[in-house]
Amino acid sequence: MASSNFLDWLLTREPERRLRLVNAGLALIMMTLAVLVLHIWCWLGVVDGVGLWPWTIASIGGLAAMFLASRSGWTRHLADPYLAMPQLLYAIASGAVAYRIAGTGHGASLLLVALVLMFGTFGLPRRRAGWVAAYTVTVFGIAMYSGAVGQPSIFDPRAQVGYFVAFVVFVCGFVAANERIATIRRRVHIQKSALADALQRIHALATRDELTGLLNRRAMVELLEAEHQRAEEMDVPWCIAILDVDHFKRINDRFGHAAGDEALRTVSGVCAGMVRGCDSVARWGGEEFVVLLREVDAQSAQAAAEWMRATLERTPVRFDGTIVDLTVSIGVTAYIRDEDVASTLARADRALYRAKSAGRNRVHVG
Ligand SMILES: Nc1nc2c(ncn2[C@@H]2O[C@H](COP(=O)(O)OP(=O)(O)OP(=O)(O)O)[C@@H](O)[C@H]2O)c(=O)[nH]1
Repeated sequence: MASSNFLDWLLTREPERRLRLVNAGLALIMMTLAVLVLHIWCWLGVVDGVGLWPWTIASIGGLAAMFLASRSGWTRHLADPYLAMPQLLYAIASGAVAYRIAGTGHGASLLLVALVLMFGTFGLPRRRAGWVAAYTVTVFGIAMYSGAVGQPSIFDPRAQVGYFVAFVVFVCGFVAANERIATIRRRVHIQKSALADALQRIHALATRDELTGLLNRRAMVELLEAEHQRAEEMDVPWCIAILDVDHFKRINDRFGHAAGDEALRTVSGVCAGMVRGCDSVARWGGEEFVVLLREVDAQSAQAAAEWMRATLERTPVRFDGTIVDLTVSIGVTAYIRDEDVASTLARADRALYRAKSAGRNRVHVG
């Protein structure tokens, strides 16, 4: 428990920040282990120990300072606030120095730098990975050259040439592998967003009416069921208004089916524009629409329906240079506790039927 509190404090609880700080922490741990190996070698007599302590302090101290700088937030205004690139370059340089001071064990430093490259360049863009590779080859080339010139008995010059060539081949292969991984990641990313788009389209197809863009009947039934559930649990009122275009068949017959479609789009646009953000409008089928009015009583729902009816009466449908007038009849009902959605809908439907029978272009409450 105490250790998890300490880790939360050290690495924070913000997921993105924590991930970056964990990476920086791992780099520091790896460096500490490499330092430990060199000290054991020194103890075993493989390494003569010259420069070992300054290198130890510089290597661990440098990475620790960078960890603290990014953890404290000092670097948050930088383009690379977690100092990933400076840490990588620093660890590689430190590896090159280790190569030079590791005596007869210097070959192991190449393995350690392979580890650093593997972790540090994962996901780097192609150009940057190329620069890191060139930098790595350069600093290790300098270390090999300086070893061959300064201590030829330990750094056999011919072996250093062999090491250098093998190292260049390794780094080139590494960059190529990194590029392969980057390509696969890009492909996965593209497939992931294509899948998300497809899911969004499928969702729209399943819940939207194609002609008007309103919710379809299935989506409205789900909303009504959810509202019913909420009302049962929290005792909040809600109402349904069923709206039907009067003599719609005549509009189709007189002006054509396309004009009828335009009329349906106009009605849906007006209704959707008039309801509150918390209400929902759906095309129920044909020339019928259902409005779910949340948290209102029958009186307020009737007033809203009357306002809609009057607005639609005043709104002409423009189609192909002609103006089509239309009216609507609306049946309104308030949900009664303990009844099911089908019963509420049936009462609204009966109110609509009465509005039609009474001469159309009116609102009835049932
Ligand atoms: N243009 C068009 N017409 C549709 C669509 N869906 C249904 N209709 C037509 O809507 C008409 C509905 O007619 P009816 O049910 O007789 O009702 P009405 O003519 O509106 O008469 P009342 O409802 O009694 O006022 C039919 O002619 C259907 O073909 C559609 O998507 N586009």
